[in-house]
Amino acid sequence: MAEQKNGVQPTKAAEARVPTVIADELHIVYRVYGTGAGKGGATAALNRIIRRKPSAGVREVHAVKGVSFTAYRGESIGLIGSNGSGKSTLLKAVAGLLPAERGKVYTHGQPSLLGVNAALMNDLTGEKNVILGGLAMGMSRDQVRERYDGIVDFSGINEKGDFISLPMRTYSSGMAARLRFSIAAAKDHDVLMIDEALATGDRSFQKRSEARIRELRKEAGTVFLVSHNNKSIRDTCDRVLWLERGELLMDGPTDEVIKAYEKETGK
Ligand SMILES: Nc1ncnc2c1ncn2[C@@H]1O[C@H](COP(=O)(O)OP(=O)(O)OP(=O)(O)O)[C@@H](O)[C@H]1O
Repeated sequence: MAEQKNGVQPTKAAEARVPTVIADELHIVYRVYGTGAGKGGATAALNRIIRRKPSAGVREVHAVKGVSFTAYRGESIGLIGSNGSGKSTLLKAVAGLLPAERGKVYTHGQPSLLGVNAALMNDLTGEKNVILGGLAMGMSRDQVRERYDGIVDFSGINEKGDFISLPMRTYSSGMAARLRFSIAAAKDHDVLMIDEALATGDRSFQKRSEARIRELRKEAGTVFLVSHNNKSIRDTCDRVLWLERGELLMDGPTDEVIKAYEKETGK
């Protein structure tokens, strides 16, 4: 990998490392249907199809615009930017959950996206969700059994009583986010993407999560972390991508990028 776009040249050490995610001029466009009555009859519709124009009732949101970067094994990369700048969209695209309008994403291994909305079953108990979540990530039954106590302890769900045997819908949003993170963090991931998971936990949980992220990096994975908390990013990431209006404004060492971001936003 000789050159990286956006003016960032990889160091010699980076060149020797294994690339895990490559985004090449990636564009992601959402299409929102039903934003106004589509006009005209069949002929008008046929004309739109022939001219490849979206129908009048469809709005397009160009959420990621020509983003390019290469992530390497062992890196922990923070994604920052204002609300709606495209951070979650970029992660979803890397996870293969959104199609690219233009450009490409290449990944080495299976990326796992851990979002605040990660699908756990609200009507099932925490206990059943740990088992199902573990199996869904590809662990064997024995591995899930082996790691079960560790996952529950890490989550801290049972610190104030036997909550793990209650349905997830009885959990606070922070408790649910902690359980999701704990399940995902129990496995070694090739590429683990975490969307704001740390923001919801309390301070002691955040500390545990940060330590686990450091371990995951050592275990040869790549970690992406979306956060509005610059301290979390500083504590866990060595590199930061700064997105604004879907464009990659800066890609570099954490200190440099956060400093520029704070200067720009006054935060
Ligand atoms: N499902 C969707 N359909 C249409 N537009 C969407 C959808 N999801 C996000 N968008 C739009 O895409 C753009 C980027 O959103 P995204 O959620 O990626 O931003 P973000 O940087 O993660 O924001 P935040 O910091 O608020 O979480 C925004 O303009 C948003 O309105």
